[in-house]
Amino acid sequence: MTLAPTPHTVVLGAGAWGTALAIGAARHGAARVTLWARDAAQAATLAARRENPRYLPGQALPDTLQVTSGDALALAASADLVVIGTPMAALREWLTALRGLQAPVAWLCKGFERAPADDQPGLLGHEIAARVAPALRTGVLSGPSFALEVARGQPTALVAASAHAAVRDALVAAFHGPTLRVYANDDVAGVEVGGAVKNVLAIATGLCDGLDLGLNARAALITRGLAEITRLGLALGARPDTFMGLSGLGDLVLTATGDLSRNRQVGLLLARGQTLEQAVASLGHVAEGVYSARTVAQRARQLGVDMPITEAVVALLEGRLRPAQAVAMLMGRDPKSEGA
Ligand SMILES: NC(=O)C1=CN([C@@H]2O[C@H](COP(=O)(O)OP(=O)(O)OC[C@H]3O[C@@H](n4cnc5c(N)ncnc54)[C@H](O)[C@@H]3O)[C@@H](O)[C@H]2O)C=CC1
Ligand SMILES: O=C(CO)COP(=O)(O)O
Repeated sequence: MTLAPTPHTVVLGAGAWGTALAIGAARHGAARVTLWARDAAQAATLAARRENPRYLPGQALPDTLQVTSGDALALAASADLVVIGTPMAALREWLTALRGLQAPVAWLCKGFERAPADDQPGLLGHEIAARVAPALRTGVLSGPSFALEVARGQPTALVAASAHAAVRDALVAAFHGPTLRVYANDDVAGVEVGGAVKNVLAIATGLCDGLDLGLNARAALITRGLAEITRLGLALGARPDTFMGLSGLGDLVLTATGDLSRNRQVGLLLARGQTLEQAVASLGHVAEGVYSARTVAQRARQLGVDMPITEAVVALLEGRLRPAQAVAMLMGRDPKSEGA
């Protein structure tokens, strides 16, 4: 693999994850790194205080990291690698805006778009890119990674997934360093399905732990959840081995068990009796599983894929089931063989 240097990396979106990865890349020093925030006041605060107090308090921005809220498209046009660090809901608008770029473009978001209607499925990032920016060379950076730990420089392993070797190489060159290992993978569908569906399953394990159902129950949810991820992924053209890797099993275990997960927190808060609106409002960060769950279930139904845990989460989020009813529903299913 050629590790070509990327002289200028631009990260669009200064939330927790965009900021953490910009810190990581700037610390690594293989490229000049610019973090773009859409809010001018936020950019001014970051530049003046050298930290992101709203999204990543207490984590210092390296001196070499530039922060701006200027013309994002002009900035992207000057970059050798553009990284979209927004929530999934903004990915389509950014890919559309960037569609004429020559430089590689990767996104960090994990999820499906919200389904526009019952008969119109929401899409994964690479499916959106194929529709709105087919000429763009794109990829996704995924894997088990809480923003806070990456910002602190704690050891982390990620996956750079793209059909284009140049995109994989650009991501590795920009981010791979002493505390951040970046593995390349060309199974974009597999990496994206793992990253999207684990968020839904983390809501389920948060609920499970919040209801004190026990460690056996949590292990069962994680394992049967991985079976759901794998079935959906295979139906969407992914390779099975991807689901045993960092963006599959790795990210599922992290998010389903780690209390830094916002999706897991949603489940814990729902179990304590909060409404979905209260739970989401108290996070202050995006919890993609809340928005992706319905699309995951919808895509699975259209493909004839059985996803009972996901269906239970959707019913809970939509208020059709109470937590205890969801448990009864999952436990009351007919016996089946494990591999089926
Ligand atoms: N926080 C984490 O540990 C990780 C997050 N991710 C994924 O990264 C994505 C972003 O997550 P976070 O940074 O944690 O979210 P966050 O809630 O901390 O921040 C989101 C940021 O996106 C900005 N934003 C929203 N719409 C925008 C738009 N149209 N244009 C530009 N900026 C916009 C917001 O102003 C905010 O700065 C999500 O899809 C998440 O699943 C992936 C791995 C780790
Ligand atoms: O994707 C993540 C870790 O890999 C972050 O998970 P949450 O969005 O649930 O916090």
